[in-house]
Amino acid sequence: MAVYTRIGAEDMAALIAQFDVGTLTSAKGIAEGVSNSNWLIETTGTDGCGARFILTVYEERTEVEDLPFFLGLLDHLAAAGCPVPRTIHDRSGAAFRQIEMGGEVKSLALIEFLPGVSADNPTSAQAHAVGGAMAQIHRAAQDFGMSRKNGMGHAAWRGFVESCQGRWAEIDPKLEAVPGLVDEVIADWPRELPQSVIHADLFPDNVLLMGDAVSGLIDFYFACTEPMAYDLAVAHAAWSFSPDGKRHDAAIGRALIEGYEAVRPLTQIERNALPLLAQGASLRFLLTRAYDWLNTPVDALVTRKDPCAFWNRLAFYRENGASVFA
Ligand SMILES: Nc1ncnc2c1ncn2[C@@H]1O[C@H](COP(=O)(O)OP(=O)(O)OP(=O)(O)O)[C@@H](O)[C@H]1O
Ligand SMILES: N[C@@H](CCO)C(=O)O
Repeated sequence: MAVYTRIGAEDMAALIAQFDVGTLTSAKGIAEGVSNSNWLIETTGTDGCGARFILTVYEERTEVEDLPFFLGLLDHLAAAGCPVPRTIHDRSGAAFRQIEMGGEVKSLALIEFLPGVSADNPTSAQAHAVGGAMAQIHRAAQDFGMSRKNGMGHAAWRGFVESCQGRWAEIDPKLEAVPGLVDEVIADWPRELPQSVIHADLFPDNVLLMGDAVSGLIDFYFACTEPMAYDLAVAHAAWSFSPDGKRHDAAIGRALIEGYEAVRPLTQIERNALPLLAQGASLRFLLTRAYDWLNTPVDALVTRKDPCAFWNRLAFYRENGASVFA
């Protein structure tokens, strides 16, 4: 359940009146997502025909200083024709507002609602479309004027390793090998790969689909400036395995890469780097999940995600990476 902030009906109506979107008719909290509070907002629309939006109140994990980057990126990509939601600016032209709630100042933004549903069991045709949409954002972001450091990059990995020190066995004893593997992957990390702004978390729950077509890429709150091939490696790890990471679906992985290359062909250097980047992607999600596993109370409302599902992917890429990406 992800509505951490309460907004009363009158306050919500007054808030929505700050935007030129018609009058509020309903506001429903959205259960999906864990980081921020989200509502599906319905209004009369400016033409009286009704309109839908997503209202996001940013909670602790999203830094206010990053909002101009995240929201500016959405506007830049949408203007370039990418399937991402636009930010609805308020009557003063601001992309986000700050309001006081229960003694705390919180930031919020109103975002275009996009139709579609996330795939629980993606098909190859859907993976192909997602690869293409990812390549489209990489190309379109080349002339986005802002950059952002990856908050989930190597320095963060080392921080997670340190904070899990001595506690791996509480999750699974085999994870005691993780610190050594982090050192290995960082030491071999390729330095000269072409960069752009990447999504960095393009899992199936962050893609809206209508049939086989991508209708929306959402949740850009990990977006950062990194090698484009790393984004593809993240998506490969996220899309082409069973949720527990035990079964790899080679056809889905191939379709994702083929869809990507139909829009932006990889260089040979990028292709050669994929086996290592995919190990890095597996470590990134293993580490954040391990940290959350050890630091989320068992009775919390948020369901903890299994770190071992990414240990299984890591083991797969270490053994088969060269042939999978050949
Ligand atoms: N622009 C949009 N159009 C339609 N639905 C959306 C849009 N943005 C978000 N949603 C819906 O809201 C849900 C939660 O959004 P989102 O994943 O961004 O939340 P979050 O708490 O920031 O995410 P997470 O915890 O996964 O990082 C999505 O699963 C989707 O159903
Ligand atoms: N997509 C991530 C959560 C958000 O970073 C995971 O499945 O672990």
